[in-house]
Amino acid sequence: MATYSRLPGSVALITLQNPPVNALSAAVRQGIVDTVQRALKDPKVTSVVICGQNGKFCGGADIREFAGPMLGPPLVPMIHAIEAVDKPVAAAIEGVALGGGLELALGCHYRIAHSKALLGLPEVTLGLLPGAGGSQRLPRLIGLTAALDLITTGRQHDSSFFSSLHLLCVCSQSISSVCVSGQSLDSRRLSTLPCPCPPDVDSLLDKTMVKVRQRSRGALAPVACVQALMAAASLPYTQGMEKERDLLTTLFNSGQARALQYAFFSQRVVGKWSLPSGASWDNSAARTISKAAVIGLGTMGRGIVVALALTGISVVAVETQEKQLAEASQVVPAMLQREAGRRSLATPPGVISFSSNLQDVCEVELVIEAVFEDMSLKLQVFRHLTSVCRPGTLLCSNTSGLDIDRLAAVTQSPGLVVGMHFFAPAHVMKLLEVVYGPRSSPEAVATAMQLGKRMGKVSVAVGNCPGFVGNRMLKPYLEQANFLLEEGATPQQVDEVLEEFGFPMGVFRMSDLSGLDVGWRIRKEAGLTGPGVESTRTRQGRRYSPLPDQVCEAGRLGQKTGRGWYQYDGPGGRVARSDHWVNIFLEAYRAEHGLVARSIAPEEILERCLYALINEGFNILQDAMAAGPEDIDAIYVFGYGWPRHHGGPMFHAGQVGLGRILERLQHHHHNHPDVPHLKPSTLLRRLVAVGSPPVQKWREFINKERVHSQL
Ligand SMILES: CCCCCCCCCCCCC/C=C/C(=O)SCCNC(=O)CCNC(=O)[C@H](O)C(C)(C)COP(=O)(O)OP(=O)(O)OC[C@H]1O[C@@H](n2cnc3c(N)ncnc32)[C@H](O)[C@@H]1OP(=O)(O)O
Repeated sequence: MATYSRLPGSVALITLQNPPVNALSAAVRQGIVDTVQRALKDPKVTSVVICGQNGKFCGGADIREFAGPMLGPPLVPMIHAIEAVDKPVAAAIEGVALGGGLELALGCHYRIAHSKALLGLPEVTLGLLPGAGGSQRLPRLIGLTAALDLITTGRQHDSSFFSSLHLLCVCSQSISSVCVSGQSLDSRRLSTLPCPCPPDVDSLLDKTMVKVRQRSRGALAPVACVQALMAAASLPYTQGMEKERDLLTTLFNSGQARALQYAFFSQRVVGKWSLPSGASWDNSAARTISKAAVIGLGTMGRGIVVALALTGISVVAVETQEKQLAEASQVVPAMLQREAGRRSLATPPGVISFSSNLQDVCEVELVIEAVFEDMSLKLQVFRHLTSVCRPGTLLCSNTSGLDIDRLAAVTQSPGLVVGMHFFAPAHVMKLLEVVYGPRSSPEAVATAMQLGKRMGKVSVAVGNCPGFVGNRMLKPYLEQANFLLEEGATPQQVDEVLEEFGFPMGVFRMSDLSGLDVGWRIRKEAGLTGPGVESTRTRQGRRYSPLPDQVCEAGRLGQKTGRGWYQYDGPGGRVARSDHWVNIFLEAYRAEHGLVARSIAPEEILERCLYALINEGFNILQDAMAAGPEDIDAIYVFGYGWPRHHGGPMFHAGQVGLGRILERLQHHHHNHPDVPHLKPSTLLRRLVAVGSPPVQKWREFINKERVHSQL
């Protein structure tokens, strides 16, 4: 709703009230319409100020309403009516003015803002465009070039940025002086102004369109934003508004907008974590950490040190190998400086001390172990930590898939052990899997989750199983990719299909980047390859592809060696080029195993890779290793490059149709009965049996099924 009050004198104050961000719900829009009318009718009122309750102007249209029928006064005519009134209206912006909130402010005649307020048009991130006149008014105010950047990226900036673009009134022009000035409002109605364009406007628009298409990897909204701005640059306002409405309608009805809005909410749902034990975000107290230690200063450890230091935590960075320590103590401060600069932090607030002695962690409140991914080494470190740390210190492991409970078992306080699985580079990547073992205490989980939040991560609580959630699902995906090579595909074909779907990198380019030896080592530890293991295509009772092992045995470990599934300019090279060696190698391999290459359609490549991964997602939900589909989807969007406009693997399954996923998995499993990952999960079958409920209902369904022991 919106409240109305008369300030002493002649100013009417309208306050938007819809906690927590004063989103423009139907009730708020109705409130604005009513209170503006009231101000117009009151002869004593000569000017109007619109503000938001609790120091927040407005977070935009109410995204929750997008899922249902639109009720209440529509936004576009409401804003237009405000612009048309003959008493000056000012938007007084505190906190945020985002999306429809900023569009409302653009319909006002004046805008003033608190220096710390954040403004922007993030609609593109929700699969939409600023469809309440923003795509037409903003360029008329700040010029086409600046508007293109803001609207196609959805970037948010503070008031000083927007002051420099003349979006905000100069601060000295206080609202009361505006109101009594008696200035004509004609020049303040943005819809009546021409759109300032650079002389080479066509070339600017063409170049922007090319750049946006490249960057958006199949997302529709950024392209529609450019189209709307083309209209602003070339058409009168009313025709521009028609174009804006048409584009918005197309986007609104697209699956992408639904996916992106779902992704917005899943990011928030995962913060409200709960464990099977009943512990949850609202009943578990977190400790505030001010001193931490990181053990092991390889790539991961270095990134973790920087991530911690950036939050102002003092860090003891420990590395027992002298050479590695010397290198890290040079590299880490430079990384910190760079990252602080990128985030516009004046000086890095954290304090880092380097040490080669594990004893030096004795005063810290939390330790993150980031040594080599080797269970015996990690056990040794945990035994040592539990003897040197103060009682009550939280001990965390950055393992990417090893058993947290085994680590906990060698400590004096197993309840204080959790996994904190970062993604490389750890100071940049947004995802953190917080892994709870059967003995992890709610306090330990809450502390790790809160620490992740402080580091700006999307933290997701996951159960303790091999590979946790992300890597557990990656396994069947990688496996299918290898099988497809055996059957006739090339790495480029597989990668092209996945990149066309929207992944920034196909599976083979990604493996080359991460290093092929990572998986090789894991397979050796699992007894799947290595000396003494017979070189067959069936291992441990299931189909196995020795292809990636053989590529490693040839010394091709990916980008770092300049050769992997592709060739690069040299060790550390980034540009992947197809390699004749790989084609010859694949042919020889197929000949050796009596395999006849067949032509494989892109649909089969996509189905087998994605549906195997999705199927494992259902198994994970069934095993209660993730609390809901949103957790899995957030993990894949923030940690594995899953295209956000497809929502996440579980959301995508719902969009494709659960019945269809089940039918295709059955088909592929029938053709490959020796691949257990293709066998449809019980949960998927159960969901289809009850009519394929929408993804938002799965959590409730799973909990009910679990109570009735159907899963
Ligand atoms: C069929 C054809 C029809 C065509 C025509 C239809 C016309 C329909 C009108 C269309 C109008 C289009 C033009 C306008 C579009 C928009 O405005 S879209 C929304 C744009 N705004 C945003 O994207 C902002 C989103 N919010 C944020 O970025 C952040 O929430 C924040 C405002 C910066 C605050 O951050 P923080 O303090 O960290 O809090 P959060 O945890 O993020 O949020 C707190 C809770 O508030 C909920 N929330 C936030 N914003 C909104 C919102 N806009 N609508 C609804 N709810 C919102 C958020 O989910 C949190 O909720 P809980 O998790 O339940 O606590």
